[in-house]
Amino acid sequence: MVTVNNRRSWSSAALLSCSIQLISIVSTSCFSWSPLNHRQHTQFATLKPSSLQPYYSNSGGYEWNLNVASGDTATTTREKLETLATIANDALTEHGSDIFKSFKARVAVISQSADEDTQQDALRLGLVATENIRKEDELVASLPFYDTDGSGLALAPHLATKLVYKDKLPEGYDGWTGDAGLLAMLLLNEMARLNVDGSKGIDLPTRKDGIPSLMSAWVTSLPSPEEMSNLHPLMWDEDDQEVLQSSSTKKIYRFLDDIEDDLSWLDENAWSLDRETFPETIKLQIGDSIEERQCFSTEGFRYAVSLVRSRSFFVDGSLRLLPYLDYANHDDFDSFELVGGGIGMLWGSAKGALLKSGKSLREGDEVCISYGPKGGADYLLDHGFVPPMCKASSTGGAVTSELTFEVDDTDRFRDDKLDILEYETYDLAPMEPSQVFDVTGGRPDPAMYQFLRLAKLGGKDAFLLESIFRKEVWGFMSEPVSEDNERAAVTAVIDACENALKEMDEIIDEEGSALSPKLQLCALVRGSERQALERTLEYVTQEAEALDLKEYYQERRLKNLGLDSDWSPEDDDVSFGGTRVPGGADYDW
Ligand SMILES: C[S@@+](CC[C@H](N)C(=O)[O-])C[C@H]1O[C@@H](n2cnc3c(N)ncnc32)[C@H](O)[C@@H]1O
Repeated sequence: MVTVNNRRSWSSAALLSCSIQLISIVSTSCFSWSPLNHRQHTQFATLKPSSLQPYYSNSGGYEWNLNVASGDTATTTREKLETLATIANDALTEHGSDIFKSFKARVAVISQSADEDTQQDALRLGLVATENIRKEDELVASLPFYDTDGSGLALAPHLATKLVYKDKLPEGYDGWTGDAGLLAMLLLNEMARLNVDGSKGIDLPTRKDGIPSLMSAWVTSLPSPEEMSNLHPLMWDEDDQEVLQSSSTKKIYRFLDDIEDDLSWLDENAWSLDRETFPETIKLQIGDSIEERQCFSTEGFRYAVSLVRSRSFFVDGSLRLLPYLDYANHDDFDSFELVGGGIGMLWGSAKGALLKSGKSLREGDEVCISYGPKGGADYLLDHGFVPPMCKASSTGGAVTSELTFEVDDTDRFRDDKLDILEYETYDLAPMEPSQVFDVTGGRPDPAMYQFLRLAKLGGKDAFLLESIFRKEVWGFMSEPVSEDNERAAVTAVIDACENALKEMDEIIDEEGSALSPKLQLCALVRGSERQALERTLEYVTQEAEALDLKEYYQERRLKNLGLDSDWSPEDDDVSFGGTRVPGGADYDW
């Protein structure tokens, strides 16, 4: 059991050592372009997901018990996943050559033995090689984007605003959930297009033969809302989300608020006005059963955003859903991120996403990718798990925590400071008055101090805010300004670390009780962030004790002007027009 003492007390401002073990490959079908291999697995179970319940397996691990009615036979998660893998592989075998230039893998059920921290046995879909991959960096699969008309499988946000919802959303629509929200809308439309009973959403993008079948199999194979309620924090119940809220400086409530704000706007201004385009619920055929799902509704949107966060990738300058490549699971070691590149097609070359192996593989080995270098909270909030590399360890894992600082609302120089921030970044994204920085336990990010020195500038240093310095002041902030200002900046970091640690300390893990897998994930994030915060605190506290050793603005300026040494009459030969002529110094400060 876990107790949280502070209910929703967050403010809007607060915002590699072991490997994945014993992956055993369980699934079956072998994908190749040869029609001889087509449809080896057509035994579909009848699924009744409402009976999905978590249970602790005999091995002490945690599995999802999906009671599936196939006749009277109860089947398990494994059987359901095998059915879904079959649906995906059948579509790949039949239509894969219509879209993929190469796909040396098939979808399979991957079994990961109990994780040492979460004690979680896991079964999930993944990719396995269908041939030997001989060298690191070899291309395993590629998917063209077809960005202009969206006629391929890949989904990108611009297809929502410029094509599918061009006449349904106002020009320049810019939701709080950003690109993830737009991809979620596209995903819901793909689900609606498969509705077997009622409105089918918008019949766009138009796709070539074969591709709709691939899309349909992929959508069908996605984890159901019930499964996502265990796989993704945005779908967890409120009590677990509250623990996560206090376990990280990255605030899950901010994401939930963004979703809430977007969906209430979308509901009021689009969905509820046009249910023909935006069906509230749909019926999906999965195997030989029909499942009713929420679609353009509160639950439907949250589900779609969680799927997008869990399986979208930033490739070639855009967040994208990349069906089939996205079956690849994450591995910390010997794996590459998906990248953009040219794909040789019959008529020339197309832009697309490339999945390359990070090591040589034998046929049947799992093909993993890297989901990128990010902290534990990011992994959990994006993908619903915390990889080994993000766990706290005595040897120092890749621990990260976030600290947020802002230019105070009551600061009498606030307008000048915002003007400086805007001036400095006018050709980039506007620099906000509130800024978030990662701390990893070592020397803090110089950009954090630069921002804090400006945010804390005041008193006798306020002359630097005069308009004469406007072009230079941001550069001045990259180095210590004055001892007072530096103390204010360092104290802000100390306070932020102490407050974040205090909030985490309010979570009491009752001794001796086994934590549920979700709470264990929260504890992992807490452990890793604590380590990053404690190490940062230690570093910055030492820094605070040695502020007198730093060189400050006035001193640097005098040095630049050659006025830093004690003056003596011998230094200046005034009789021969020496250097110290009254009024001759370049006093531009
Ligand atoms: C891009 S999808 C990969 C395909 C997915 N396993 C499926 O069943 O469709 C990402 C999701 O797979 C799971 N996943 C991938 N790699 C994992 C890992 N190393 N440990 C735990 N879960 C992982 C997480 O649920 C994650 O959100």
